[in-house]
Amino acid sequence: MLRVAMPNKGSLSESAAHMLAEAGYKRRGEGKDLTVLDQHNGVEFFFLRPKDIAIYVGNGQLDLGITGRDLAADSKGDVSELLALGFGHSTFRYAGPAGEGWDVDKLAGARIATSYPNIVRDDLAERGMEATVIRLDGAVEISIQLGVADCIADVVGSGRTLRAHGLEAFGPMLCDSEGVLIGRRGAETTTQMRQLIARLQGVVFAQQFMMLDLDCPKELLDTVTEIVPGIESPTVSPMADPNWVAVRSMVPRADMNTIMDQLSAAGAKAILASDIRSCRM
Ligand SMILES: Nc1ncnc2c1ncn2[C@@H]1O[C@H](COP(=O)(O)OP(=O)(O)OP(=O)(O)O)[C@@H](O)[C@H]1O
Ligand SMILES: O=P(O)(O)OC[C@H]1O[C@H](OP(=O)(O)OP(=O)(O)O)[C@H](O)[C@@H]1O
Ligand SMILES: [Mg+2]
Repeated sequence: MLRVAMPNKGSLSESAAHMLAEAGYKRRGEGKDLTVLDQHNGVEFFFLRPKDIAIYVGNGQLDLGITGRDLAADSKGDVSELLALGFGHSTFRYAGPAGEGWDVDKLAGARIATSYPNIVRDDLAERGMEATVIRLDGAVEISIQLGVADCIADVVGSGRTLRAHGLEAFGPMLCDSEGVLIGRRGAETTTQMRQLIARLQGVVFAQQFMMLDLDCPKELLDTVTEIVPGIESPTVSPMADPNWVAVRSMVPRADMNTIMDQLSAAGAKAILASDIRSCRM
């Protein structure tokens, strides 16, 4: 039985649960169950605090886990990243009261509040600087006005929380994070693990691409193929009208509208975009 750790709450939990369900695994019920047995797929899921997941996986009690790249780094768990999952994007930044000319090279001696002390300590060590790292569990942005810290290092999503507290980020990001699937560093990848990774990869891939269908006059086919080259090459099918063909191709979701504009301008008709639920490439 494969043992997999899932975030039980927080920013990553809903997306992680959704992704596993899309990949065909059993969902946790409405309650607060800490384990779910998916007999059909031979997997037992453990719902744990996202912060703890890399510890369990790094110690080998659990085979795989979904957590944040920043949380895994801060935990110092002995894990490696098997797959980036494309949700829960955030950056991890230093921030201080706006307009005070903050500079990462002048952090020596500062009091820095954070929920991710190891990421901060590692960064300071790399810069050869000594500062006081104050570990807080959350609501870090308020610590400056309460006099506990001079500046902070925290997760930045939209940036709304920083702005609301009169803070500005400074210096390069310490971590560019998203939800990730992790395994124990150096562990053998079993057939069961490979299957779960492939299924998740299929969902990640499906979320990043869309399927595009269109009709075009035969003489436009070269132009259309250049616009939608697909992964291998587009599927071209005959239509009842011998002068026309139907084309089917996968395109990156982020470029969808630009591509549709280009196809339309080139003379393609009946351009349809649809979601892909899952795939194996
Ligand atoms: N806007 C965001 N705020 C906080 N974490 C975010 C955000 N966007 C993505 N994340 C990611 O979610 C993970 C943090 O999740 P975690 O559950 O520990 O904290 P949380 O979402 O702040 O929940 P809580 O602190 O209420 O338990 C990190 O990997 C972080 O990068
Ligand atoms: O850039 P934003 O989109 O505003 O998001 C970032 C904020 O969200 C998180 O806090 P959360 O709400 O989880 O509270 P916490 O600090 O208690 O963890 C994080 O710690 C930041 O404070
Ligand atoms: Mg939080």
